[in-house]
Amino acid sequence: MSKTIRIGTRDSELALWQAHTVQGRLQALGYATELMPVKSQGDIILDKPLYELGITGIFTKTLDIAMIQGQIDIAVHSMKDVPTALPKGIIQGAVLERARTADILVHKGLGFLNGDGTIATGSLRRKAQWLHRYPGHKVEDLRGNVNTRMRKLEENDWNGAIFAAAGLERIDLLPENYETLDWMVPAPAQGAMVVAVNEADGYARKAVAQLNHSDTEICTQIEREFLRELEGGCTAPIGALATVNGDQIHFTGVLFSLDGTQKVGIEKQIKHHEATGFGKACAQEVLTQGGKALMTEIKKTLNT
Ligand SMILES: NCc1[nH]cc(CCC(=O)O)c1CC(=O)O
Repeated sequence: MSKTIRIGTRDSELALWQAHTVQGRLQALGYATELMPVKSQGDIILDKPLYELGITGIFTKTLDIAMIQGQIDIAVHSMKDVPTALPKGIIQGAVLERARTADILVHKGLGFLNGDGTIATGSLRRKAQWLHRYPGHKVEDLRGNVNTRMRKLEENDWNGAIFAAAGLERIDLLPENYETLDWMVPAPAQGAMVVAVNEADGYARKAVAQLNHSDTEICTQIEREFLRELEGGCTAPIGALATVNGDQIHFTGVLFSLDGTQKVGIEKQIKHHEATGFGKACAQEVLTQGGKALMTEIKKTLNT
């Protein structure tokens, strides 16, 4: 059987770039495809911080529903926006080879780093890590897709704003005035794209499986396992990064208090073939080393 694979995507410039990339890869393999852009709630509601909306998977939900209703066959997501538990009937069909994982600061001069300053980000993870390093600074909320956030940075008197390097690079929006934040631990799966597939669709599953990049799959699996084990359904300042180095995998995981004053971190190296369950074990170690109390405090604050 052959058919046209319908690719669901959000309609932001970054999402469309990512969907086009998957479309190109499938077409190169000989598959017929069609793009179906959909607006997600995460893109429509811009006046509230994400964590206040109280919905997990706000960027992916609309596409999940479209897939379950049979309007699309596959969906392309930034993997870090995808909840760690996928909806029933939807599976992870492929993880594409990862781009840069780093967070970057787009700035208007770096003099403020040694004094007072204000930066903008909508991410609890970025905010906590920034305040941990620069306790005297202010952090303003910043929402919207990367194009909107870049425009807001220009319109406001903030000293800078934090972005994922991968997002800006993909749509050619990376300016000259940026600094790589190599000390900041990225979001689990940052820089990776995932293709979600209807579990019942054998044709699409087989097509998409050919796009999978094994090392990226393993690393993002570890990072997301770490996240899943720590957070239990709430949004917390959690960073995780696994990298392959020969036959070894290096892992860094962190959990911060919302104000950045407290941190529990872990750094470990294992053999490539020991990756199963590793993310979970790292999370359990963080939980016993003070992470449990931190998570309780975070949940209490975010639910009020
Ligand atoms: N939450 C928004 C989002 N989701 C994925 C990316 C960038 C691409 C990626 O990390 O894969 C971004 C923008 C950003 O964090 O600056």
